[in-house]
Amino acid sequence: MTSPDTLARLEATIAERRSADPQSSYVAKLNARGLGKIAQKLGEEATETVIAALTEGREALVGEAADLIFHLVVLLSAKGVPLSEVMAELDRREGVSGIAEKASRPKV
Ligand SMILES: N=c1c2ncn([C@@H]3O[C@H](COP(=O)(O)OP(=O)(O)OP(=O)(O)O)[C@@H](O)[C@H]3O)c2ncn1[C@@H]1O[C@H](COP(=O)(O)O)[C@@H](O)[C@H]1O
Repeated sequence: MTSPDTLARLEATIAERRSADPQSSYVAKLNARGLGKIAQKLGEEATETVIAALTEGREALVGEAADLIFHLVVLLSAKGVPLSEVMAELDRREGVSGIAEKASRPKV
């Protein structure tokens, strides 16, 4: 079932699976390999998403985007950052144009 709770359920599953057996859990396997490996996978999935957007069809893009979001949630979980914190940051930005925000930055 897809709903606004999808990410919350994924976050809870990832938290639960972190300490599972790496032989049977991809989340546990990634965590056992460390933050560097998780970050590397996130980078790879970002690249694959870009390639799919530029050269592949809709189905491939959806698949790569799902891989990207999954690995981002794994990374945030490994760093102890709850998704709610990221959502709160997006809420804070709501309604503020990216153009206006950039223009308001202190000049360096
Ligand atoms: N959403 C996902 C999900 N999306 C992608 N993947 C896995 O991410 C991996 C990415 O593919 P790759 O070929 O790049 O990975 P790889 O072969 O291990 O790559 P290398 O480490 O060799 O570089 C694949 O193993 C995918 O199955 C996911 N694995 C798990 N989940 C969710 O996490 C839950 C817990 O999973 P487990 O921890 O495996 O039980 C699952 O029930 C799902 O809800």
